[in-house]
Amino acid sequence: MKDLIQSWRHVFKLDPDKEIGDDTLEAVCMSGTDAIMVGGSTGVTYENTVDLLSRIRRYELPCVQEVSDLEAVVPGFDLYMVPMILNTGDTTWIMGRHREGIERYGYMIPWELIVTEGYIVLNGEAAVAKLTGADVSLEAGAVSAYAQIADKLMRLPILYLEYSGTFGDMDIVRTVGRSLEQARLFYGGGITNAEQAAEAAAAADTIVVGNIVYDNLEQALDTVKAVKG
Ligand SMILES: CC(C)=CCC/C(C)=C/CC/C(C)=C/CC/C(C)=C/CC/C(C)=C/CC/C(C)=C/CC/C(C)=C/COP(=O)(O)OP(=O)(O)O
Ligand SMILES: O=P(O)(O)OC[C@@H](O)CO
Ligand SMILES: [Mg+2]
Repeated sequence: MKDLIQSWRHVFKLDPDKEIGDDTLEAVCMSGTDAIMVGGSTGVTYENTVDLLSRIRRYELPCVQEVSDLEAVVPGFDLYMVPMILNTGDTTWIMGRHREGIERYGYMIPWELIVTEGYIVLNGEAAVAKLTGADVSLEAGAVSAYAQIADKLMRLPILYLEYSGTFGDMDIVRTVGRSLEQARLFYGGGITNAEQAAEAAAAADTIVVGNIVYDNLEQALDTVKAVKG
């Protein structure tokens, strides 16, 4: 099941804390994207996550939960993506919540469905940067060093460059891409049109498209065509 991610080039990230109509959800799920990731950094609850999962399950594509809050973990997803924030000094977001999760769920954890993401958070304005106290003032060399910790020391399956809310520095994305041996490079942040999607997809293995779904559906759908043809 974990191998599922290896073929993903384009993923939509839907936020349970945001309203999405049935027609928009259908267009997103039938767009040809490789998967839907369900998650957000704030306002995610068990109830709004169950609701969104059950609506996405009308369609056949893979649906994974990106776990941000233990209260909102919902059984029934295809995979559980667990972020570890690499560029924070606050161990809560590296191992703290994770320790709590393992203590709480114990033998119920479906380890065969858990995929760890080494996150590097790079937009200081994003909710996730504020929440986690991420150090966003990093040069390319430092970002690449964090990426190699995830890839070569920790052997994580995913390195996620997170610019949520703004289109990132593609030179940094390319530099990180060259430094990875085995981790799959996910890029997310500020992709709002086909050109940005194509550029990001040339630099990363998988691109994640979020906010534009809620702001401009047509442009969001164009990002799929740009990557998947
Ligand atoms: C029964 C069952 C299925 C159990 C499985 C439970 C499970 C997964 C167990 C494993 C144990 C474990 C390791 C648990 C970890 C739990 C946990 C809460 C970890 C913390 C994760 C973390 C670092 C969260 C911080 C926030 C974050 C990185 C969220 C990810 C999503 C994200 C970056 C959204 C972007 O935010 P957005 O809202 O778009 O931001 P803007 O507002 O700026 O747009
Ligand atoms: O919402 P946007 O800016 O597209 O970012 C996507 C994703 O990386 C958020 O975690
Ligand atoms: Mg968002």
